[in-house]
Amino acid sequence: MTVTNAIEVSHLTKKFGDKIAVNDISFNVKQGEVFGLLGPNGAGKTTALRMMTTLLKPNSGQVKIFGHDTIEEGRLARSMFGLTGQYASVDEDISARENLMIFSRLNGLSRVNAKQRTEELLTEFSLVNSADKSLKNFSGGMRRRLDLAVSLITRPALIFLDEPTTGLDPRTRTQMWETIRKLVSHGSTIVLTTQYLDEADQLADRVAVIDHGKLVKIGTPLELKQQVGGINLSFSVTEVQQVKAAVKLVADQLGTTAQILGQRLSTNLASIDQLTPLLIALKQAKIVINSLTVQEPSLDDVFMNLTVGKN
Ligand SMILES: Nc1ncnc2c1ncn2[C@@H]1O[C@H](COP(=O)(O)OP(=O)(O)OP(=O)(O)O)[C@@H](O)[C@H]1O
Repeated sequence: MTVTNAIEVSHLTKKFGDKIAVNDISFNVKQGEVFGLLGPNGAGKTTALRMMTTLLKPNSGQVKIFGHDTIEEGRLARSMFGLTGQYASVDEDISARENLMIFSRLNGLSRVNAKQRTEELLTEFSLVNSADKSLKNFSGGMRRRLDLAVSLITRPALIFLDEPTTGLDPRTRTQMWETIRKLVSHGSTIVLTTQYLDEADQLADRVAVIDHGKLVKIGTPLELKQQVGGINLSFSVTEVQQVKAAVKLVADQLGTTAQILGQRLSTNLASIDQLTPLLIALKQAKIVINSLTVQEPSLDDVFMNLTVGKN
């Protein structure tokens, strides 16, 4: 049987005392996809990730990694993924090269292989020039790159990234995104938690929105955005006496009621394909418009829509 799911999570639940941190969540992660876990602070993302990576035992439910149960076959399941947290695995007092050597040896590589893998990873993550500096002198971006490099020593097919760019400046974030994209292009499956909606939008093929321990929505960023509503179209009518005619034309063309603010009309498009016929119709009716904007909903809108008022 071919396993097409890298991860299968079913009815996963974790309680801390009376508090249900993760409440009966189920989803699958396909091989080769980037899967984002998104949610407000305290939603349960880290708890879910810790259960998926065998660091925490669920109260009930099950996680399978490439078909292997994380409880019954914990060792085997663990050998199939790399985990990158907030530099938990990296020792601060020694150099990047020494860190990679130590973790390579801990992962069972021979001295020769450990040395080779260390050099490969230093090159791959642009750390060659700083390889012998102690980590105390490393920037946040360099630490993250090293942390990721450590988790890739054994070339896992599945990588968990816990908030990979939290605290990084915009330039270093963009570099980290590039690194992650490169991993994906080599066929890795990635699960990442993030507080950044634009990060999920940039990287994730599918996103699970978690709120109060529950999975509230799952889908591609585009599907989630489409749920919030269509694309917003807004434009101004140059001649005030043509506003009424423009509203009627919008209603005829799109079947929507435009909102009017002065000479500015605002409405929703079901799809971007509706734009050209509308502009042609306006031109044919000799209605002159200006300052046209078309705006797709952002994941921010999705997030607000799904979680606001519930926290
Ligand atoms: N060890 C623990 N003991 C008691 N409560 C806990 C423990 N770990 C987490 N919680 C609680 O469970 C809930 C979910 O926490 P979790 O850390 O999974 O959220 P999160 O979505 O990762 O949040 P953040 O984005 O802030 O990291 C929170 O209310 C948290 O206080």
